[in-house]
Amino acid sequence: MTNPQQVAVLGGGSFGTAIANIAASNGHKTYQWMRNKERAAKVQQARENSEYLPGYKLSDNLTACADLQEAVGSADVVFIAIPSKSFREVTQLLAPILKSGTMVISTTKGIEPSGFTLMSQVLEQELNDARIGVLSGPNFAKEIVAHQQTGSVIASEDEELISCIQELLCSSTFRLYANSDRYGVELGGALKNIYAIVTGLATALGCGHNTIAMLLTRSLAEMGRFAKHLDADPLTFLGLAGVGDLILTCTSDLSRNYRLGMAIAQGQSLQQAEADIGQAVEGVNTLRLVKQKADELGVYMPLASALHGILFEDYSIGDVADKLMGGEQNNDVEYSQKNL
Ligand SMILES: NC(=O)c1ccc[n+]([C@@H]2O[C@H](COP(=O)([O-])OP(=O)(O)OC[C@H]3O[C@@H](n4cnc5c(N)ncnc54)[C@H](O)[C@@H]3O)[C@@H](O)[C@H]2O)c1
Ligand SMILES: O=P(O)(O)OC[C@H](O)CO
Repeated sequence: MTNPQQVAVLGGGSFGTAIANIAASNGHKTYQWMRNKERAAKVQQARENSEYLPGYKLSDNLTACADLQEAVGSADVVFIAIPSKSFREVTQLLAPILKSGTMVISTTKGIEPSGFTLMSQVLEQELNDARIGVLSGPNFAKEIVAHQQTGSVIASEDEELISCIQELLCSSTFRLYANSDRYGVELGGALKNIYAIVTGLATALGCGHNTIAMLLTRSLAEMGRFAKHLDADPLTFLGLAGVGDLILTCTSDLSRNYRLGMAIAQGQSLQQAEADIGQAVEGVNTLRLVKQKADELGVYMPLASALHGILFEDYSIGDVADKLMGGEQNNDVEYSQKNL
């Protein structure tokens, strides 16, 4: 199938809107499903998602609706842009109405606590007959709808699915790169959120460019080391869905994870910072799970441990920074195949 007749996007927030609008602008009949009926009607009527992406007109081919059957019943391709904490619940609603052989693509960058499960693994567990992929990369929703040139990654073992999604979404401002390492692409997208919080925090404290460059590079090393312990391929992190997304979210206050780090440095509580941002901040939960997993597997992750200390163990930021810079050097080796 190279030319899908109907596309569905689940999620009425920032990224759901951005992806639905690309598919619709490319001429595909696209349904964007959101759980709130009034909000769906408002988006449909105003041709704008004024709560999440105000000021951007949406394509006429996009239908916003709150009826899952209407959105998904005839869809050939379904994208899911629902925060990880509700991802399984929505997938379970989807399961009984999905056509056999439908392509289902997760765009969610998070991890489920039970079993350290990534979202495409949730899809595997819940959907019997779907073809599964992951879309991930340095992709702020706001810049996508503003038609800034953007690159992303479509990852799947299914080559036909990759070609279909490339054709479906590619435009003069959106380009999709193929990757067969679905797990690595998905893991990179989840892990980078931890380090966006770290650099947001460091930037708000006044750290200079030297410090940010060190943090970014050591974050990548830490991500690679963690991947290797999970038998994933750390080389995948050298692509758009790894280092690309790490650079993006660690250097811009368009990132909600980065903004959360800034708010913590400015003295806000975690709860207050999350409430003020008011949208998905996946890095907080990911940090909890990654710290637990790293401890279990004995993976050296000083930056993730330091952030965990600040957010969940009442450590002072100053003490943590001193400890990071003044600690024993015997674990501090540069990134290489041998040293990961
Ligand atoms: N915003 C971006 O730039 C961006 C880019 C790439 C990937 N992502 C990822 O996409 C995922 C979604 O992010 P977002 O930015 O769209 O978040 P968001 O907070 O902007 O929107 C989330 C949407 O999901 C809906 N939702 C939450 N629980 C639901 C449930 N149980 N049933 C139905 N709908 C529910 C919310 O009502 C909201 O409309 C996250 O994992 C994020 O990391 C976001
Ligand atoms: O706003 P954030 O921090 O969730 O980042 C959004 C995307 O993941 C950027 O690629």
